[in-house]
Amino acid sequence: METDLKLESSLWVGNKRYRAVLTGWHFNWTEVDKKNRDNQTISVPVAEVVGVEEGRVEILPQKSVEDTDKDFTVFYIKRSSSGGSYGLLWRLGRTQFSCPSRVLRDQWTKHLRTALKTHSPLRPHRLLVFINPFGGKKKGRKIYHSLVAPLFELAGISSHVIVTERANQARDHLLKKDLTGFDGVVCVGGDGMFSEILHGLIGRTQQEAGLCENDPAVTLQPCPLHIGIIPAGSTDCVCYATVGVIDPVTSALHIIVGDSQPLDVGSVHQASALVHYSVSLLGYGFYGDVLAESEKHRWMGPLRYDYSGTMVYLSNRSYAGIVQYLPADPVLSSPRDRTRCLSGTFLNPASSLSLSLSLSLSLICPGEWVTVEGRFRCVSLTCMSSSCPKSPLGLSPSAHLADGTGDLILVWDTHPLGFLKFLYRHTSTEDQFDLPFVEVHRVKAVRFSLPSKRGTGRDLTNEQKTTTPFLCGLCCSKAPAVSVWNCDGEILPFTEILCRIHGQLVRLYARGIEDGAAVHNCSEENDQFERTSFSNGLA
Ligand SMILES: Nc1ncnc2c1ncn2[C@@H]1O[C@H](COP(=O)(O)OP(=O)(O)OP(=O)(O)O)[C@@H](O)[C@H]1O
Ligand SMILES: CCCCCCCCCCCCC/C=C/[C@@H](O)[C@H](CO)NC(C)=O
Ligand SMILES: [Ca+2]
Repeated sequence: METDLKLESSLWVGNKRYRAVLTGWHFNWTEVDKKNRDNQTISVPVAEVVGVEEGRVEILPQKSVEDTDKDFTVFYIKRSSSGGSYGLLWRLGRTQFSCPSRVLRDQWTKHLRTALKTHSPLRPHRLLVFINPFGGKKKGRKIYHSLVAPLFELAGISSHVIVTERANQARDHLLKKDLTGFDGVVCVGGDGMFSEILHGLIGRTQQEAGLCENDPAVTLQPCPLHIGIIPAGSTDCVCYATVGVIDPVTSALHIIVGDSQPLDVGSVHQASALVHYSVSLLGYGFYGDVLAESEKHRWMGPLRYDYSGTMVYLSNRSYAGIVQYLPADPVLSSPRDRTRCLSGTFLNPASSLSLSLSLSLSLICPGEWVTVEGRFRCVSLTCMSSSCPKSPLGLSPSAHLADGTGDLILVWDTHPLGFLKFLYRHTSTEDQFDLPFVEVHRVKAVRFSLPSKRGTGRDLTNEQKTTTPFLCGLCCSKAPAVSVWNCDGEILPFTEILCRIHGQLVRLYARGIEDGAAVHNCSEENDQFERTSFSNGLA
């Protein structure tokens, strides 16, 4: 029986008979068996079907095809909990169906493929892939070719793959080369590689729109191409904060189904020039020092961040500075409202028009900006939560990926143990902002400058104002007067900067962190089906 995209018939999985129904949005199959009194149905949203193949097909670990003319195989997304992480792991589910006739088999494959096209319009057909062969544990090529490429092939995605030979090759390619025909750009690497893609795509889009990136008051054009991240770096913070797990297969599947997650981006300026874009961390003081220190110990690999974090903590530094910020509308949201930016929860981005206006107005009427001055352990700005395995809730747990604002975290100078408490709270669910020396503000723009004379402090004694190391012998060199800015893992060559947040400037192939509880049933159904399949020796 068949109407439009609807199709219904009996199908066999092994020696069990199922009633299968394609309704357009869902593909369901229910065992026709007296024992299945609860009528348990396996339901796969059409949008989560990865591919449909004739015959009895297997993809992983190797492709094998048994070309029988009454069978077809459906590949789809299966969720499982990820253990330590907040998000869910996605895996490739597979079911091999048998039909009573070849005609019916062809009807099923045709209908399923048509439903896929109709209900997943954002699926990419052609991707430009950049692999950094030196990122992280240097496994980028292997990760792509063994785990990702077979999935892209199954989903009918053609990819043009470039293994980079130098830093900034991907950025330069995106700025200059022909990108016609590509739906998206995928980077296989870490946050540094993502940043290259970000700069290339934003720059290219503004060039083509005739917009000047240097002017912080200009409303930038959102990028038309999506970005996919296959995590293969030492730090994969952007992937973690937008997908919820660091897992190449999960990320590849998000790309295949054409997920679309807008992302806020900060543009960092010095005088009248663009210096860098930032999504995860623009940090002065502690995070800048950790990055600068870690660069000296690259040979340690990812461990260099732990080592440098300890050394910088022990050096007990704070820095004088003037921070000015343009607050976001407090009625819309607050960084302490204890909400979490989960998949499917959208906040409207702050209006770009009103932001441009306030930036321009601020030149003549600086009243809207709030100014604070003193000594800081760190000044951090993040456009999103910046959750990562070390800090599963992130630098700012209630920050939103695409609301057009950033969270400014000011940690005033304090005792070493107080600062340790602040750092430690990043690793737990305890509120890191509930400390007397910490402030957090939801903002649209931030300015940082150095005070004309050093030594300003806020409620600190003269003794506290000194920045000598509290553990002698480890780090007794004289503390520097200024720190550096860590901008998404790059050291900026300027201290006095302005950062403006641009709402939803780029889109990732991601959907934000899925609420495990909300999709639990689907997972259970799949598990139940897996058990059925195993008992038939099929899976
Ligand atoms: N072929 C290459 N040779 C050297 N550097 C490269 C190459 N391709 C990309 N890069 C640069 O390597 C830097 C780090 O890459 P990536 O983020 O993938 O790995 P990572 O190990 O997480 O990095 P990090 O060392 O910053 O933690 C990026 O900034 C990128 O510009
Ligand atoms: C006593 C325990 C201390 C633990 C402190 C944990 C704090 C973790 C906070 C991590 C925030 C990460 C923000 C993201 C930064 C990235 O942009 C950047 C580039 O990858 N990474 C780094 C390390 O600079
Ligand atoms: Ca944001």
